[in-house]
Amino acid sequence: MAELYNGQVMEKSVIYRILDANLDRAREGLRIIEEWCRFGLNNPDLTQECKRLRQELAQWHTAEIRAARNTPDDPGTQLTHEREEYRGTIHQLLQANLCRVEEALRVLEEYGKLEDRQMGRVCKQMRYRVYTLESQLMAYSRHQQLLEAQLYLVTSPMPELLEVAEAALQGGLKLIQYRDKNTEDGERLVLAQKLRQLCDRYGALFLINDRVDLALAVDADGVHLGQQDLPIAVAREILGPQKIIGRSTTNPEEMKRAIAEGADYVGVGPVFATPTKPNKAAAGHEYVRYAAQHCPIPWFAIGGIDVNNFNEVLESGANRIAVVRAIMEAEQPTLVTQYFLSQLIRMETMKAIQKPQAVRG
Ligand SMILES: Cc1ncc(COP(=O)(O)OP(=O)(O)O)c(N)n1
Ligand SMILES: Cc1nc(C(=O)O)sc1CCOP(=O)(O)O
Ligand SMILES: [Mg+2]
Repeated sequence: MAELYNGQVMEKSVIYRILDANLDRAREGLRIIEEWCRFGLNNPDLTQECKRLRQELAQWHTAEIRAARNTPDDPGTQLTHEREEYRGTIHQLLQANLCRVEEALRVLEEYGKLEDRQMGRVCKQMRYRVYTLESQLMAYSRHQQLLEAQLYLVTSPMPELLEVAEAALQGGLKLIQYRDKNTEDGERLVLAQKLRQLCDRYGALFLINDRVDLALAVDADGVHLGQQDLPIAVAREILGPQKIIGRSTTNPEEMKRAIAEGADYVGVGPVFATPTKPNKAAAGHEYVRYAAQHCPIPWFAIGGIDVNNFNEVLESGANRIAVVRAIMEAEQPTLVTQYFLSQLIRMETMKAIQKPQAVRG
């Protein structure tokens, strides 16, 4: 075919083929992201932004550019990467497609400029809009996941840490905090990285106790901070708006302050005295009942909760719990996790059934 063209026409047809392929690539990627924003997250703003970007790209996909398509001669259609054939989680699927859209827009910007400077400018702007979309989408997904998580495993240091965490993940756990006070930093970093990977594999959120630096180093989903740890504002400044910040609270004043300071969730406890936190007096069921009545953000009852007393905690109004020993020291962590989750779901269903329905006028 090449000899049919003089140099200039040949070059134009190549550029048009590149533009055609990347306009398709960017729009397809956006469509995949849009479907999740629409059906997975029910988020009209994010859905609308994906749709707007797709439509704006469509305006650049002229008949002339489409006419340059030559799929049978395109060697790229046969190329695939193993990772394209496997997406473990929605998070991975979204990341891969955001990356695909951003790359395609960069190509459109560079090659588009050769044809029309305005196309280069527009595609550059769009690429920045996709970066914004990415941060908003990831932050929103993370917070949705937090809202959905009812069981929170706070780990304790032990040689089988990773095995126990994985067993709990196999039972359906979706939220883990790495809590380790005495191990050396180098080892902590390695363990935190391994837990991060494990959580990614099971589509679970991963938070770090106390240490904002470690959370950043392993790209954790956030941190948990107690009353003696860094102020929330400082952690927020370091981690940015997308990450989750949790705060321990023992009474209504601490809860109100944590909310005013921008905590994404609070720990409510200790419900019972516990050897895991020996110097903290029990706040008891009264504080759990207070949280059930007044806490507007996700909250996790914590402290001394196990399979024997767990129903009492639910009866006081908790619908999320955090545990250390009940899972870390369980003989069968998968089964205990499944038991907690099934009871939490059952309780939620009962509450939904019992909730008085709005009276129709
Ligand atoms: C979910 C959750 N709630 C409370 C705590 C306790 O945090 P803190 O008071 O800072 O005590 P330490 O865990 O650091 O000893 C928690 N870690 N997680
Ligand atoms: C880490 C922690 N924080 C608490 C709080 O009330 O802030 S209670 C607690 C320990 C919870 O461990 P277990 O489930 O083994 O009792
Ligand atoms: Mg702490």
